[in-house]
Amino acid sequence: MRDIFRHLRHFRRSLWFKPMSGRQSNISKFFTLGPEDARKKRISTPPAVSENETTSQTVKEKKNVTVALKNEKLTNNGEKRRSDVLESLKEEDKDASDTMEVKRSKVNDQSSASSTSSSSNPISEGDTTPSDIPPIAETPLESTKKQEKKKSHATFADMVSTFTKIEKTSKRLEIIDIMGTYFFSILRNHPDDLLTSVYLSINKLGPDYSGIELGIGESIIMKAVAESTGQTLQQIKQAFHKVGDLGLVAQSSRQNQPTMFQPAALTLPFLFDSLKSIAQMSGNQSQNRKIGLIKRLLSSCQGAEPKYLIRALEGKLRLQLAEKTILVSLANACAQYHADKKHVQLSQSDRIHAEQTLRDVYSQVPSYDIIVPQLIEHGVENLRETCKLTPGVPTKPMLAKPTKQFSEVLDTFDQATFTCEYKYDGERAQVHYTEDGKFYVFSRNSEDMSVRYPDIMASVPKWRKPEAKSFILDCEAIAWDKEENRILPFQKLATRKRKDVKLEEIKVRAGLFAFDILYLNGQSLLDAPFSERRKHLYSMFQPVTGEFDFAKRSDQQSVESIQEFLEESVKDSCEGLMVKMLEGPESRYEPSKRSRHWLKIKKDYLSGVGDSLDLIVVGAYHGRGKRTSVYGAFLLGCHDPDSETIQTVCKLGTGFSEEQLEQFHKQLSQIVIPKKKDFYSHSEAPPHQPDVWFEPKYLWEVLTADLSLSPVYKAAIGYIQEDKGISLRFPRFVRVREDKNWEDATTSEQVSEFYRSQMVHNQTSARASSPNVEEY
Ligand SMILES: Nc1ncnc2c1ncn2[C@@H]1O[C@H](COP(=O)(O)OP(=O)(O)OP(=O)(O)O)[C@@H](O)[C@H]1O
Ligand SMILES: [Mg+2]
Ligand SMILES: [Mg+2]
Repeated sequence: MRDIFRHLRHFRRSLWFKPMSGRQSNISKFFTLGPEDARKKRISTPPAVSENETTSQTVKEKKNVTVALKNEKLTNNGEKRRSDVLESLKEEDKDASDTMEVKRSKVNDQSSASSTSSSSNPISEGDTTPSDIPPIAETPLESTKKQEKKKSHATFADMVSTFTKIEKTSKRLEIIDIMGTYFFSILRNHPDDLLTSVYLSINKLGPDYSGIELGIGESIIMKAVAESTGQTLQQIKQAFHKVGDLGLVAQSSRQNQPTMFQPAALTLPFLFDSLKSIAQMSGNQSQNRKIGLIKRLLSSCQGAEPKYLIRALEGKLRLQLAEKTILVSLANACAQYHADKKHVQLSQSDRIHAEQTLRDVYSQVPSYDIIVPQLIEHGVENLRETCKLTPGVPTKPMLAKPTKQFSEVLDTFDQATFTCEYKYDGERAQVHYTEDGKFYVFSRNSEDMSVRYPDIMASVPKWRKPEAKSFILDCEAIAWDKEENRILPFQKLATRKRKDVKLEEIKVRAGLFAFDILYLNGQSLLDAPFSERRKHLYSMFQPVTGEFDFAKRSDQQSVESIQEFLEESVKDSCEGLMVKMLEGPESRYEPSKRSRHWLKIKKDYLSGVGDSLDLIVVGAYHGRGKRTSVYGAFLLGCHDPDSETIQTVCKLGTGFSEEQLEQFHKQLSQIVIPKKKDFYSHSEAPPHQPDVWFEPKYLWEVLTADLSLSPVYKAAIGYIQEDKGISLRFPRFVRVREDKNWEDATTSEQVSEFYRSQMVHNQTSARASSPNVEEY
C-alpha cells in the first residue's frame, strides 16, 4: 500500500516538472551568461565548502541521527500516540476560540495599507474531529471534500524538492536558476500561491514591518516531534545533541515511523496560515496549542518535508536564500511568464530590465504583499507606477560610504556642489505620517518601532506645520538632556526600553534630527535634487528645542571649512560629518544604496580604517585566569552575500566590561551549535578552531587599528589575493548592534575596500614622508 502511494506521489511530481523542462534550459542559459558574472569584481571566490563536502556532510548527519535514534530503544506505542493526538485535539478545540494577539507593534490600532491578507485560523476550521482519527498518529489535515477543493494549490512537497536541489549546490547562479524555475511553475499552475511561496522560501510570514516572526523555541518543537513520532523527549534530545539539527531529527524520526495512510498533501496556503497562527499564538495554553498544530503539520509531512517544516518553525531554513537571489529569480520567472502569455521571445535585455526594475521597486517598497499581485497581473511593466513609496510602508534607507581623508571628499565630488551635515550618533528613524494622521517610526531595518517612541509621537503636532498633510522623513533619533539642553551619548538612548514604552515612564527623552524628506503630500520626492528636498523640509516643519530640529549644515566647499565644521560637530556631541551631493540628478535619494553621493567622516576613525565594522559572532574561546566562567575571546565574521557565507575576520578579546562578558556568556550559551555551519568559512587547522561555535545571531560593532592579509581568516578571500583573506589587527569591541540583523553585517567587499583604502593611504603617507623614495 505504501509503495503504491509512493509511486503515485512520484508520478505526480514528475508531471509537475515536465512542462518546465523546456523553460528550464532556456532560463539556465540566461543565468549562466547572466550579468552577475560580469559584475563580480573579485579575482575568484572558492566556495567555502565544496559541493561534495556538503553532500557527504548531509549524508553523514543523516546517518548520525539514525544511529542516535536506533541506540535508543524505540518505544513504538501506537495506542499511546493516538491518545496523545486525541488529547491535543481536545485541547485545541477548547482553545480554538481564544483570541490571538497580533504581534505587530503599531501605535495606531489599525491595519497598514499593505497588511498581509488575513490568515484564517486553521485550528478553528474545524475540519478534523476526534472521530476522524485513523488508528495511527497520522491525523488527516483536511476532509476529502476540502482536499478536492484545494487540489489546485501548490504543495509543500514540491517546494521541498526545490529546496533539496538548492541544498546540493553552493553556486549562486544555479540557485537562481532552480528558484526561477520553481516560481515560474507556480506562476503557471498556481499563481494565487506565488505570494505564499515567496514568503515560505525566505522563511518570513509577512513584510519586516509586520513584526510577525517565526522562531519557535526548541523545547516546544522537541516536544511536538516526540509526541508525533511516538518517542520520548529524551530520545529526541539525545538525537538533537548528536546532530545539532532538529529538522534532521524530525525527518529521520518520521521516516522510522510506520504509516498506514498516506496523509493529504500539505498545501502552501494551509502551511502558511498554520505557521502564522503558531507565530501569533499567545497567552493561556498557547504552548499546548502550538504543539498541537505542529503535530498536525508533522503528520502531513513525508520524505524531507519534516526537515524543512521544523527548520521553518525554528526560523532558520539554512538555505541561505538571500533576498537578492529571490528577487532575481522572481523577476526572471515573471518576465518569462508574461512573455509567454504575449507569445513573444524574451531577450536578455528584457530580463536585465525586469531584474533591475524589481530590485529598484523592492528597495522603495519592500513588501511582497504589495508587489507580487502586480507582478502576477502585469509583470514588471508599470511596476514603478503601481508600487510607489507610500507613508506607512517603510522604504530601505540610503547608506553612506566611509572616508578617511578630506581630500577624498573633494576627489569624489569633483566639481559638483556638496553640503556637510552633522552626523548625529543615535538611531536611524524613518518617520511616516499618513493622510489620515497615522504616525510610524521605522528602524534602519524596516522594523516598526512606533511603540518605542510615544514621546516623539506626542510631539508631532508641535513641529509639523498644518500644510504637511502626509510625509516621510529621514531622521536620526537621539537622547536629549532636558536640563542641560544637549545631546546625550548613544549609550543613553540604548537604555530605553524597546517594547511597551509608556509616555509617563520615559526617563531618557528622545528627539529627532531630520536630514531628508522622501515624500510630501502625496508626492514622492526621491528623484528631486537634495537642495529641493531640503527646501521642502525647512518649509514644512519647525524646530522645537529638544524634540525636533534639522540636521546642522554647512554648504562651504573648501577642505579647511570641512575640517572646521568637523571639529565643531565633535564639540556638539556628534560623531563627525556626512557630506552629501547637493545639486543635480545624482543628488537624488537612493533607497538601500550605499552611495558615493553620501560620505561619512568620523573624527575618531580618521586614524584607523575610516569606519567601524559590524561583525557576526560565530565562535568563542573559553576564558582563562580571571575569565574562566565566561568566554575570554570571540571569533567574528563578515558576510559575503555573493557566496552566501560568513567569512571569519578576527579573534576579539578587548573592549569588554566584566558585566558585558557575563551577559554575552549567558546570551551566547543559548545558541551554541555542536559543529561549525557549512556556510562558515574559516581555517580548518586545529590550532585556529574556537572552543564553541554559535548560530549566526548577534552583531557587534568593532573598531580596528588596521587590516592585514591572513592565511587563517577568510574575510574577502580572493578580493586582494587568491588564497588569502583579510583580518583585523588589534580589534576592539564597541557595542552590540541591535538595530541590524546578522545579514546586515559588514560585507566582504566592504572589508576589501577598507584594505584597499588603507593601502592607498599608506602609500600616500610614505611618499609624503620620504619624497625621494620614488627617485631611486
Ligand atoms: N545628517 C545625517 N545624514 C545621514 N545620516 C545620518 C546623519 N546623522 C546621523 N546619521 C546616521 O548615520 C548613519 C550612517 O553612519 P553610521 O556609521 O552610523 O552607519 P551604520 O548605522 O553603522 O551603518 P553602516 O556602517 O552600515 O553604514 C545613518 O544610518 C544615520 O543613522
Ligand atoms: Mg550610527
Ligand atoms: Mg557602521
